[in-house]
Amino acid sequence: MKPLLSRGTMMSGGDQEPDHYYVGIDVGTGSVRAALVDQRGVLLAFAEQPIKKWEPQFNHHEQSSEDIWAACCRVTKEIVQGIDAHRIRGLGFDATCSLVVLDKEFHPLPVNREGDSSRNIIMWLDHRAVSQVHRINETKHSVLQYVGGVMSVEMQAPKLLWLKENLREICWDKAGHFFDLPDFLSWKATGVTARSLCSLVCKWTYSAEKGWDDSFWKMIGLEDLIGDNYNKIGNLVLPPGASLGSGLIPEAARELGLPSGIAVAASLIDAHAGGLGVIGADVRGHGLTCEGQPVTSRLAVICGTSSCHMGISKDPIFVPGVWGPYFSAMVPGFWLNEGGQSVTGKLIDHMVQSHPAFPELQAKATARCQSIYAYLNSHLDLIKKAQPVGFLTVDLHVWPDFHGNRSPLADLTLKGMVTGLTLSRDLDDLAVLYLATIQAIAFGTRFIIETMEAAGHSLSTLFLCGGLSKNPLFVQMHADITGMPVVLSQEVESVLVGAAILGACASGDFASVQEAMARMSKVGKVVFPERADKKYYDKKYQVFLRMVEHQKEYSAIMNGS
Ligand SMILES: Nc1ncnc2c1ncn2[C@@H]1O[C@H](COP(=O)(O)OP(=O)(O)O)[C@@H](O)[C@H]1O
Ligand SMILES: O=C(CO)[C@H](O)[C@H](O)COP(=O)(O)O
Repeated sequence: MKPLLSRGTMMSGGDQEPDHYYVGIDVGTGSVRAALVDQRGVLLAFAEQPIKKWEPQFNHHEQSSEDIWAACCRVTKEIVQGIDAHRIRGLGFDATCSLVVLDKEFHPLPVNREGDSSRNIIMWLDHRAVSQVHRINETKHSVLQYVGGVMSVEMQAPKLLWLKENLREICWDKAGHFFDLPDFLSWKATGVTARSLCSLVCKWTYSAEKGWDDSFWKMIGLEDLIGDNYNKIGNLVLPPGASLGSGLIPEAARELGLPSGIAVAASLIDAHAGGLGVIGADVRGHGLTCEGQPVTSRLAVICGTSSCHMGISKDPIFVPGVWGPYFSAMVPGFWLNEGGQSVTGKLIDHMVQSHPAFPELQAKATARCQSIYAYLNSHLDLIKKAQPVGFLTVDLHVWPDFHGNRSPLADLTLKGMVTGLTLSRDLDDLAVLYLATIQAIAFGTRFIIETMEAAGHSLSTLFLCGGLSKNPLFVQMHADITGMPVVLSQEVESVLVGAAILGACASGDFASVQEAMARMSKVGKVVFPERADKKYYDKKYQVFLRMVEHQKEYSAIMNGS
């Protein structure tokens, strides 16, 4: 493991060096990252460690809570080396919304038929509970109104039902605690089993105003969870950023290499932490229309393995096929709608890695000491000649739902499509397919934005973060295809700034999440849309929308008598 950023505490502009630091820990799908962040939101140190993933069968994705905790400890120890521990005031976690299963003594339980208890996490992208989610949606229970009208197979209720129906003896009957991964981490750090309002509202059907709805759990056949006042799934619910118990317990402090007793915050799901890390920045002086508009005109798009589109509003907005409205699940006092694409970074990687020219790409990128993405971007620049790079895909179109559609169609049966294939196997072909895939993801974002706007949102500016925001082509395509400026943060690792904001709030250094957001998130770069190319992208968008209609027609033909 290597530190990816240099450590330094000099502040620009002759300002005094800030003396309060916070630790943010971000557990993504592929890796755990930690950062030491000061009260201005500047990253002083960063470390990253990959985590294990298992796919024992198609659509089953599992992880290990012990492996993830060990990775959290490793990266945290690394970022605080040589730092005056007294300056560290708070710790915040964010993580993917995966389901962690523990027994009554808090030991891992298997979520697989092999009985392997080290694999005790059903990952967010696991689609094993298809039959369960269909039955849940057939109930038409009123809680479904608050998840876009249709529950996703990626949420926790169908996964819990799957465990009850498939792993009764080795898992369900022995289970004492079902945690969302972000809440598991805060429990490990503090011994407090309180759940974050963010995870329970977004993935477990909890209402910030009314709490749990017994009738839902009874109707879907999980009435056993109601017992003992919902002890297995959470009965103490705290807003993200609230301080937990007496702070960091000695055992976790030793493991993480942090001072015992520092404040630990109620956590956030990773996309929501990214939202906090970017959405509240002061945009004055960048020529953005959102400067004179309320914060509700900003859409945070967190792009990693998946992409999540986070829009907030003062009043609840019901957007068909878009998760929410969720009250106070990201920014306190605001309703949140969360659009999403289940695979984006994972799709780009899949398309690139499965192409026959991938070994050649790897060899050439390595020879130039470049990432494969940087190599592909420069290769596209070479082959585009005088035309804009986006025009290379005039006859190559992709529909990106290789893992179903999360938003706005909320249809997990949809599949990926590519039209315009030839017999070519060379690097040019790979590069253009990579471009068409990135464009398809950006068209998916445009589709989500248009659906949110039709339901009442008024959006003018995108705030992008996550691994894909490091790719200039991905960013420019999002600007060109949505027609909106894209704001990138000063700190590339904005999700970690979001996690650190939680730690800063828990420490009491800021009076509110809003105050911490305004002080700690900063605009870095703004990418404006290339207006001259609008006509071309409007035409490609028409093709994009037709593709899914055609897919539905094919399916109707094949399923007809
Ligand atoms: N330097 C980079 N340039 C371009 N794309 C990148 C870069 N680093 C990561 N990515 C893309 O970002 C994705 C991972 O994003 P990340 O935020 O790390 O994911 P997660 O949080 O899901 O673990 C990868 O699938 C890859 O497509
Ligand atoms: O459902 C989600 C957020 O609500 C995310 O898609 C999930 O947490 C995975 O995030 P990432 O793609 O960054 O690993």
